[in-house]
Amino acid sequence: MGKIKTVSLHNTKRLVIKVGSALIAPREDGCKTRYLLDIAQFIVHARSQGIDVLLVSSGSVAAGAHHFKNPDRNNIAIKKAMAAAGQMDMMSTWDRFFDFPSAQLLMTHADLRDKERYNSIRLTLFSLLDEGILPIINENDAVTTDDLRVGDNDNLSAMVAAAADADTLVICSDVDGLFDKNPNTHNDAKLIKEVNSITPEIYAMTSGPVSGVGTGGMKTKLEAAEKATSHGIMTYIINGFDETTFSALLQGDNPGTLFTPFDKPMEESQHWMTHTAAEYGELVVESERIDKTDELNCKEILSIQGEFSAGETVLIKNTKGQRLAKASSNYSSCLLHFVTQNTEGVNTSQMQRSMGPIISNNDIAVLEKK
Ligand SMILES: Nc1ncnc2c1ncn2[C@@H]1O[C@H](COP(=O)(O)OP(=O)(O)O)[C@@H](O)[C@H]1O
Ligand SMILES: N[C@@H](CCC(=O)OP(=O)(O)O)C(=O)O
Repeated sequence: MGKIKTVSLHNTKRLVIKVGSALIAPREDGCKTRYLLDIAQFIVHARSQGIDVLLVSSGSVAAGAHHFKNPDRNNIAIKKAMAAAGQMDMMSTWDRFFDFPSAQLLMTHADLRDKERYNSIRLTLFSLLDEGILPIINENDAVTTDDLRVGDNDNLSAMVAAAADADTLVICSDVDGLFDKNPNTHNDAKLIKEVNSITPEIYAMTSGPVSGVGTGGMKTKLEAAEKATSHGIMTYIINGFDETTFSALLQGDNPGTLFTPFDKPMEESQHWMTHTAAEYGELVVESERIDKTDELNCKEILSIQGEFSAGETVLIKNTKGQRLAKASSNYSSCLLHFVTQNTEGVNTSQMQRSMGPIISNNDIAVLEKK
C-alpha cells in the first residue's frame, strides 16, 4: 500500500461525477430538474476552472418507467425496455442545462473488460474532452445481459474514472457520505470524514436497502472508491440533494466523505487486470500465495474451472478459496484439462515438459488479501 496523501479539488485536472437515479427521476415519472441545477452549475464552474469533467448518469430506467402500465419490475426485459425508453429523456434533460455539447456513451462491462475495447473507449473519451465536449456515460442496459453488465453506475463510474485517467471521482448519494452505520436506521450514526484504507471493517458499516429508485447502495460506492483510490483517484461520497455540497467542493472543502488516493497507485495494466478484467475461469493451486514472477506450470494446478481460451484472464485461487491473482492464461482450459489428467495412451508428463508457463508473468495482478 503506497503512502497516503490528502489532496483537495484544487489539485484536480480531470473529474468524474456520478449522479444516481433518485436525483434525476425521483418519482419515476420522468426526469426532473429539481436537484440537477446545482449539479449542472458545479459542472459548468469546474470546467471554467480548467477541470475536464465527465458525467456518469443513472436514471434511464427511472425516467422510462412511467411509459409502462403496471410493469412487472422483476421482468428484466421490461426493465431494459424502460432504460431504452428513458435514456433520451435523461440525456436531453442534462443537455438543456449546458451551452456546450454533450456526448452519449453507453457501455457494458463487456466493453471495459476487453482490453482492445477498453483502449478504444479511452481514446474516444480523450477525443471528446479535447474538444470540450461533456461525455455523459451510462450502462447500456438495453442490450446488456447478466454476465456482460457492470450492474451499478457506482462501479461503472470508477472504471470510467480509471479509463479516463481522472484524478477525482465524486459520487452523489442521498446521504452526506459514509457513516459508521446506516444513518436512515440509526439516529446515532456518525459521518466519517476521511477514509485512508477501505478495510472489511469499513464494508461492515454498510447495510440496508438502496434508495427507492436506486440500484447500488453504499456497498457499491465503497467498491467504487476502492477501485478509484487504488488508481490514485481522490474519491468523494457527497450528498447530491444538498445544494451547499457543490460550492464547498469547488472551494476545496470536503462536504462528505473523502477516500484518499494511494500515493503510489497501481500502474494502468495492473489496475485493469485487478479491477476490470473479467475472470473467464479459475485455476486452483496448492501454494498459499502467488508472486508476480511466478510462472506456474501444469504440475502445480490442482483443478481447472470454467472454459477459457488462451489469452483470456483467469483467477488463481488456493485450496482455501483465497483469491491469489488474476492473469492471462497461455493455454486454453481444454488443453490444460488434457495435459493435467492422466489421459490414457498419452505421455502427459512429456507434454507437460514441452509446455511453457501456464500464465504469463507480464500479464498478472497479484491480489492483496482483504
Ligand atoms: N454506513 C452507511 N452510511 C451511509 N449510508 C448507508 C450506510 N449503510 C447503508 N446506507 C444506505 O445507503 C443509501 C445510499 O445508497 P443508495 O441507496 O444507492 O442511494 P443513492 O444511489 O442515492 O446514493 C443511504 O440512503 C442509506 O440508506
Ligand atoms: N443504468 C441504470 C442505472 C443503474 C444504477 O446504478 O442506478 P443508481 O443506483 O441510481 O445510480 C439506469 O440508467 O437506470
